[in-house]
Amino acid sequence: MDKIIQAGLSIQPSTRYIAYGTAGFRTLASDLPMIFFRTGLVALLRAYETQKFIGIMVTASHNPIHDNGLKIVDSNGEMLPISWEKFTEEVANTKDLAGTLSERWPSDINGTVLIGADNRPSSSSLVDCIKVAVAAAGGIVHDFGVVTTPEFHYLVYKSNLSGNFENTDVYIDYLRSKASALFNNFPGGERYERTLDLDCAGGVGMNVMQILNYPWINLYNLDPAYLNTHCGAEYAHKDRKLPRSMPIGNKCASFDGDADRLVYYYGKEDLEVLGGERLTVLYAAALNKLMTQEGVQGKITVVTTGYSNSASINYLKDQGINCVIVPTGVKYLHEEAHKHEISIYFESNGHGTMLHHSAKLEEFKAQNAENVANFLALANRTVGDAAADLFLAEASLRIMDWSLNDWLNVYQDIPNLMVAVRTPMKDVIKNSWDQMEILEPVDFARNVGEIISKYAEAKARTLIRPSGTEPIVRIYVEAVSLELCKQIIEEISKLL
Ligand SMILES: CC(=O)N[C@H]1[C@@H](OP(=O)(O)O)O[C@H](CO)[C@@H](O)[C@@H]1O
Repeated sequence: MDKIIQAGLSIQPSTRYIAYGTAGFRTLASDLPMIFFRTGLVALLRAYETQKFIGIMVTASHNPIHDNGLKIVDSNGEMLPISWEKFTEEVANTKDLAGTLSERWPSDINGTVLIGADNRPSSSSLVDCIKVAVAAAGGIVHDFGVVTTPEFHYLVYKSNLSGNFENTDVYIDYLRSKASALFNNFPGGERYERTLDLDCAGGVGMNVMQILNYPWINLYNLDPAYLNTHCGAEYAHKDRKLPRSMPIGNKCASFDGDADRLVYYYGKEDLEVLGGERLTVLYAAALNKLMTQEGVQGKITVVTTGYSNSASINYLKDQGINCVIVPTGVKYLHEEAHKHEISIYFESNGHGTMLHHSAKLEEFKAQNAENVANFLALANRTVGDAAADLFLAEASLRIMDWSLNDWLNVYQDIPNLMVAVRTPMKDVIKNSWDQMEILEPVDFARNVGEIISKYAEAKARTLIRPSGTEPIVRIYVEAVSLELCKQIIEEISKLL
């Protein structure tokens, strides 16, 4: 322990308490060196306790370029169990590191920590902070270098399966082989639009797409200097503006900076974004069609959050599909999705994937349902994956023979608006578990309730919660018109 404390003296301390939020630690890169050093120790401890490789992904996803962050990736390639988050946060922020670790820290600590990072300029010096910690503790580090978040999750999973450090080829081969199997069987008909303009957000997803090199996908925003700046999935989804340098007219899609989110749109000024809700509906339609064609049965469950447009939930329910609402953050969606034999989970912002029980896949294979099996196997089962989702979406559009317009016309969105408000209320607002209700402050909840009931006939609904990744409160409103959404947001903002 002395050696660790000594090594920590060379690391710049954080200036404030930093929480393990919706998606790990995420803030200004300059505030993170000590958080990285200490998270390295937690990952090593988890590696020791599980006797498996544990990963740390260095990324701030869709955040601006000056931010950074990290998340611990568990040995199965999935997210760190929620039960470990509190301890991680304590270790990262404690004033007494030796004291906080002492109860759990074994004298014979050993283990291997795998590291991956997106292409932010601050990543390599922060990775060094993890390396200093793990080395001082006597552990081993294997650095995968610059990778996408889903690529890293997949590599952690595969490395633990084989007991060796796998390389990127494993991930590329998985994507290429599973996608080709579907693309060969489903060339698409007359309505399918055969080219795609892809906004890579200046992020690391460009590397994967350049290696895969599909001639029908044109890549844009390849300069890392523009990371998430007026481009990327978050910009398209939240600002609803055409990302920089994207051409007008064609079918387009955007990745976010670390390539775990995907949204679609036609290249035009006022975007109609097809996000997570639309991907959910598309996958469900294609999978149901394949199951009917191949004469097999499976029950699809959809898992999402309160941010999903109510029209999508109503549509899915009308199709007889069970929908479960969980809190914001894919860790909650992923956990719930595991409970169902086939599940599609997405956040509205395009972050999600599809899971299945292995026994169900074996059953489909035994029934010679080759296309159903390929469809399920193309989804990244460790985490949301923009590249895998892009190929699933394109395969689905071919299976359905849909243009983007056909996909848009499956149901009509209820008009909606989301704004971010900087307010001290961020620290006092408490929500119900599924975040659909405000519990505290009680008078704020009552006042919001009165505003919403005034517009009950206009189908008004709101979701107000403190962000877990930014110092803001998010207000989301749905109502029959955009003007009304704006008015309701204005009225609610006055309460904050
Ligand atoms: C409304 C919204 O898009 N919230 C995002 C955002 O979380 P917040 O806690 O809302 O800041 O970032 C998370 C991490 O990427 C993502 O899981 C989540 O969906």
